[in-house]
Amino acid sequence: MQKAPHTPAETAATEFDPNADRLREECGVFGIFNHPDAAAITALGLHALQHRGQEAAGIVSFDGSRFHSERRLGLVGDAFAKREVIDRLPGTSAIGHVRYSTTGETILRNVQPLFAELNAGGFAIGHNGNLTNGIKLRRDLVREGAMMQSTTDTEVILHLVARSQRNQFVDRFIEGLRQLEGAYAFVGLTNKKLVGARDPLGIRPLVIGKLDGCPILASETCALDIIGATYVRDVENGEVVIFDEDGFQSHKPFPPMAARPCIFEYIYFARPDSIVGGRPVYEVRKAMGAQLAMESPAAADVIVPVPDSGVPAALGFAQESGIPFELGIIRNHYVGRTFIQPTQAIRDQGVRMKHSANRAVVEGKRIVLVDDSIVRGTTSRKIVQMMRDAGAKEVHFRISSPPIKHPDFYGIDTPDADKLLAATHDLESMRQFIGADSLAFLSVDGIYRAMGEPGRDPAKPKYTDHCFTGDYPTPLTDQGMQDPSQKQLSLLAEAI
Ligand SMILES: O=P(O)(O)OC[C@H]1O[C@H](OP(=O)(O)OP(=O)(O)O)[C@H](O)[C@@H]1O
Ligand SMILES: NC(=O)CC[C@H](N)C(=O)O
Ligand SMILES: [Mg+2]
Repeated sequence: MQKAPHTPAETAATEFDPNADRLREECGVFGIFNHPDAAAITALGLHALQHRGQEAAGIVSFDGSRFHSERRLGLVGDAFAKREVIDRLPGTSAIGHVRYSTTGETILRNVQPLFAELNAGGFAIGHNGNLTNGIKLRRDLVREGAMMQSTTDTEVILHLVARSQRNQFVDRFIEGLRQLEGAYAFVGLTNKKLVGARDPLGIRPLVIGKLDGCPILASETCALDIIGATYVRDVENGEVVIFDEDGFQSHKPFPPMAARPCIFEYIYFARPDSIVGGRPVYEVRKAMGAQLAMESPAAADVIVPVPDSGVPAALGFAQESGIPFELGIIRNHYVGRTFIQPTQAIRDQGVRMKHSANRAVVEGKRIVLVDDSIVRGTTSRKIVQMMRDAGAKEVHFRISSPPIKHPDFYGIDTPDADKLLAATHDLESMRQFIGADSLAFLSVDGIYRAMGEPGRDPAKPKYTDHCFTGDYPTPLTDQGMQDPSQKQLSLLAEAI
């Protein structure tokens, strides 16, 4: 879903953002129960999940009688590096969140974890994903008198839990979950419990870990590795897990259905050192590159990855094709997303601020550029030109995923369909647009083969792959709303 421009500062940042054409990250969640350093460990876990969202970060802790909340716009390191901030988060249980917004602006009141006072006590929640009926639920709740404090889809779960007439917290939470459509990996904290939940299809990831005998929940295993925690297992699709003084409970409140995790976690989002659904992301990306080399080989002298996320696929392509792998593009790691460039001419140089040609590798060579995805295609177009300017003789582009033809509504911030290059161009016109000598994408079956399947079974696809196939696995209730005013989330215009 394309975000509306936010505050004036955010609007300017987006307008001049050299990365504005890419897929946006999602969110990351973390939680720990019964550990003396709960907040500090949560900050470290969030630091490892920073790639999932850079807009904002927050931690809520519980000290046995009160909850404590610190939420900031910006990066985890900027918000939580100082001892005094961690000292303001006392207690032995905590949850945390890094945000890239999908519903609701980048403003402080939308920074998670969200917290609410319920009649049974406090409840904090962090959400990765996006509800496809969040706007409808919100409208219904507001009609019934709910006073919304944020503009995120996430807040509706707090209201649904608050309104439930059930006695036990877990029953109230489950009653709330039953009303949600779309994607969610939740971590929640009450005065007694650490709670986790994945939507019935398990679209977004969530794992259970353990540190010094204390349970942990995290979006990815890289958040366990940073603190020396061990991986226990994934939270299953449609599973609700509860950790408290009495131990562990697992609930399966939904009719059983086959999991359909999001394929994009493997292609692009997850960190390559994470194990997602039992598979090392790095190995999967290499397998996608190798599959691509089998499907669409190219006669060339060097294989050049588009850093960072294209690197493992390019390695796989190089190993399969036997063509040498070389770093023909060097990435500058100090380009901020919000770097504001004053003129259109300088803005057009955007990609060069991030990527530079390594002439020594490229000059006079036939090169194959390998990247994981094309969104609007502007980055790829500039990189092809950069390679030609650096003296490349031929530039072939290979993409280790199929063309992205359909927008995402499950936690990835993709542009609207009319801005997706593959939604408006066929293969040849895409090739012409990016200016490559040849262009090829991995097939949909090829993605499944890289995942160890014989191909995509259209009757029972194993992954959420709507970006390529248009097969959305949940209802898209909010998309059906005809009147755009019904999508307005707040009347208040506010600064950061
Ligand atoms: O359609 P395009 O404009 O070519 O955009 C697609 C690019 O965006 C993503 O990379 P990102 O900018 O996230 O960089 P990273 O690989 O360093 O994470 C993706 O991996 C492609 O490289
Ligand atoms: N990217 C995400 O997972 C976003 C979570 C939630 N929908 C929000 O906008 O805050
Ligand atoms: Mg990339």
